[in-house]
Parts: sequence; C-alpha cells; structure tokens
Amino acid sequence: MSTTSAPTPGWLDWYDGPARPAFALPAGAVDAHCHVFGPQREFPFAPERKYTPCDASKGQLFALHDHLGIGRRVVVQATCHGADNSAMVDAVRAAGDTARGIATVRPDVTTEELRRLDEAGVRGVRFNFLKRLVDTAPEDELTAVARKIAPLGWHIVLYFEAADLPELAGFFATLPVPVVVDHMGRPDVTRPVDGPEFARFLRFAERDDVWVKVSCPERLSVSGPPALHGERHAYTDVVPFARRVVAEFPDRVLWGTDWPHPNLKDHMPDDGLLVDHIPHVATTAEQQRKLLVDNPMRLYWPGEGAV
Ligand SMILES: O=C(O)/C=C(\CC(=O)C(=O)O)C(=O)O
Repeated sequence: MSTTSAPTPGWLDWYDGPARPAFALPAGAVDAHCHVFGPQREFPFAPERKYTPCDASKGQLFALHDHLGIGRRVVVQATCHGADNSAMVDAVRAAGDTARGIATVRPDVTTEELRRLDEAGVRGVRFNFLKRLVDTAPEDELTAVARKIAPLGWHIVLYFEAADLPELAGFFATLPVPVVVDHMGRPDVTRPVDGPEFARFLRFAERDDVWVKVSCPERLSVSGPPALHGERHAYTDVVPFARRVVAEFPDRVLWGTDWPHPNLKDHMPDDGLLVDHIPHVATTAEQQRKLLVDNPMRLYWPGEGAV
C-alpha cells in the first residue's frame, strides 16, 4: 500500500452539503472548469507539486454535479498531479460522453500518447504561468507542445495573472490553436473595470479564437461577501468584470465551478450559492444559455448541438 501525505497546512477542504441553487441551470449546462484530486491512494500526487490537497474524487464531483443540475463537465488537470493525467483521464472515461478533459503534457509527449488521450476525451492542454504553481514555463517547450497538439484540433487553456499579460501576450499570439483563458485572466478587481489593465485584457480577448472562462469569483474577490450562509449576492466586486466580459464576448465565454477550489486561503464557497452568482453576471436568458450550454457545446462537443 502506498503512503499518503497530509494536506498542506491551512488547506481548506471542499464544502460538503451545498445549498440547492435558487437559479435553475438551463438543461444541458456544462461545468467547463473542475478538477479531481486523487484519491491519492489510487492516484498519488506528483513529487514536484506545490501543494498537497485533500482528496476530491470523481464520484464526489459527479454527485455535486447531479445536485446542482449540471449534465456535462470539463475536467482540468490540476498541478498537484503534474503531467500524470491518470486521475483526470479516469474521471473523464468514467463519465462517458458527458466529460471532456484538459491535460498537462511534457514537450517529449509522443503522438501515440496524444492519440490515447484524445480517444479518452481530452481536447486540450493547460499552460500554467503562475509561479506559485509551477517552477517554469519555458516558451520553446510550450511551443513544441502546441505544435504537437494542433493536428488533433485541440486548444490550449492559459492560466496567468493580469500583471503578466503584457509580457506573455506576444508569445500567446504565436500559438497555432485556439486559447481558453482561465478566470478572466485574473483581474485585480480593486482596479477600475474601465481602467487600462482590464482594457488590455479585453483587447487580448477580441481575437475570435480566444475563449474566456467567467469563473472563480471566490478567488478574485477582495471584498466579498463570500458565497456562504445563504448569501445569494456574493462577490459583488467581481460582478462588473464578469458582466463586461459576458456582454462583449457572449459567444466565447464559458463558466465553471472550479470545484474543489484548490488553494483558497480565506473561505471555501458553497457551490450551490456559486450557481446563484451566475445570473448576476449573465443577466439575460440568452446570455445564460450561451455561457452554460451553447458555447461549451460548440468547443467541447462540436456537431452535437445543445441538449
Ligand atoms: O483551480 C484553479 O483553476 C486554480 C488554482 C489551482 C490550479 O489551477 C492547479 O493546481 O492546477 C490556483 O489558483 O491555485
């Protein structure tokens, strides 16, 4: 039996017993950003990881989705599993055609391995630029990965901080495949929504092969209030940013829970109340249908149409 590691000190476990959302998700809603952690006895964490989480299994993820009314999901490889995609692939396979995956691969990944991942339901790779999560992200290695995945029709999920966009934008422009930006490029929500930093991000997102995840208000918020204890108007400081993105790019926005919410330090949100955040940022039925159903279906289940 393998040994297991205790979670990083201060680790917040995912919220058990989420509220039943007041907002009824449209039929066929997709969670386009969620993770599984382990369970580490079955899927050990990577030696090079920057944090050790609690377990968050595929069964627990699917139970949450059933509770919230989510029919499909995109499971994104978390850095605690490094480039060992087994836990993510296991979850995606178990969910059948209701799941897609985003992998982490090294530049020496073989064509056979990429084909195997594609057959399992993987549709992209994630490039992570957060120094607290990965040691380095050398551009020549990422370019090699991008070239290898292009023939499969995959895309690249980008995770970066707003302050790093000026330095990274030139490199992003060279990528030969569509890109999907995590958590709106992590804006500093204490700055004005119509200020130069967010304008820079909006200009970047104007390219018609850039998709934006309107996700993680709980991670971006500074003044809250948190989605806890029945609060159905949470994270009001993030709302203007998310609304702006949805209004400007209604056909290229995606939403995700980010369950099990790795590395939150302040509080762990109630996922039912996070669903109730959606109508504050996508304010019309049409915006909601595009964000939750039409857009993720086009990107991850092309040709299948909305359900
Ligand atoms: O879940 C997220 O999207 C955000 C993360 C963790 C992460 O991305 C990872 O470990 O791969 C974070 O900000 O710590």
